[in-house]
Amino acid sequence: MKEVVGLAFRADVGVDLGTATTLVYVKGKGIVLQEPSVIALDQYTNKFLAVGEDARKMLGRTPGNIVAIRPLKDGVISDYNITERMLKYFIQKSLGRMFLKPRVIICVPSGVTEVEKRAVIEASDEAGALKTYLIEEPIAAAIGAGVDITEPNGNMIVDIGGGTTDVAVISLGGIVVSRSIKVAGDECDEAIIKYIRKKYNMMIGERSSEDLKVSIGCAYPFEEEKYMEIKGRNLLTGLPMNVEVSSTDMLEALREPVTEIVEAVHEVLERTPPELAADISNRGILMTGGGALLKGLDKLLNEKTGISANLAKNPIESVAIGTGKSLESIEFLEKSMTQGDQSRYR
Ligand SMILES: Nc1ncnc2c1ncn2[C@@H]1O[C@H](COP(=O)(O)OP(=O)(O)OP(=O)(O)O)[C@@H](O)[C@H]1O
Repeated sequence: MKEVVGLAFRADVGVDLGTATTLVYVKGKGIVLQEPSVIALDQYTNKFLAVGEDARKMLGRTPGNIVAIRPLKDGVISDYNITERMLKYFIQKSLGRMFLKPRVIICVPSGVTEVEKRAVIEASDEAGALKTYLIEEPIAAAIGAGVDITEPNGNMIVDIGGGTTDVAVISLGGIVVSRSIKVAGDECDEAIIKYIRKKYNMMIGERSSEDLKVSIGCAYPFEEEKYMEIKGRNLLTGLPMNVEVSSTDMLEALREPVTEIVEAVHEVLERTPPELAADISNRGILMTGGGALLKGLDKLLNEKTGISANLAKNPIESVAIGTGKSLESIEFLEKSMTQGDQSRYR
């Protein structure tokens, strides 16, 4: 519900403050912003030059005085001031000028420390929030993917973002078992850079590596080999060069990070109480997050666990949609917080 105060509006906002992408959900409107979590800054004047997509285009292409920064790493804030400024920009862009301080729900990976949680709350408060609540990413992802988390049924969510993979078993609205690892889409990009450097003596940038991953990257062999030509710098001559990379190269390159993700799923399954494990076996594993779009990951998970793995309908938006839906219960959250129930939120 939007509260009208004079000519200004009080809005409630849900933010998926991701390592790779930030999404903003405004109550009553849905997702209104989806931008890369990147800002470009003039180092001498400390002035913002670009934020979001415009700044992402500058990654790896900036002259000496300009830096393009991703202020979140591995799912948590690594540069506090920049995060605060970026968040402020995204919230203002989402709400327009005529807004009063919004109530904000932000999601965080399930394994974050109290200090990391505090940093998110402070950045959001400084960015103009009236009050900030936190929600754990797997809970938000499950709600966003349409799971009724209040049922006494076990659901397994594997949320693979840019910086973190959160594996969680949820039942009766809470997390029963979980594991958060700092291996996700970004690690896959780094693994590709390393592989291309070793095999082809060629240096490629972050963006080319992500392009390779999205286009021909796979966790399970394709029926038909795929190829992509990629440009980089020859490490021996220092000159530009082109190489044709295959999907088998990608399979090799991604073996390590993908194995770590599968092992995290295994480990959570081993710790899951038998009744809930039986539910998961019947319902399957639900995959969310952009990293879950890696081709063949569902097949691999199915092969390694014996449980079917299914991609959510909107994998990249699930967390933001879930965060947004939880805005519906913000009044309840406020009440429950004063009652001291701060285990799931904040
Ligand atoms: N089609 C695709 N195939 C493989 N990976 C993809 C695809 N589309 C996006 N990704 C990857 O998904 C990742 C970003 O996912 P997402 O937006 O869910 O993460 P995030 O919420 O920003 O990160 P985190 O939750 O770790 O903070 C990036 O590493 C991106 O390269």
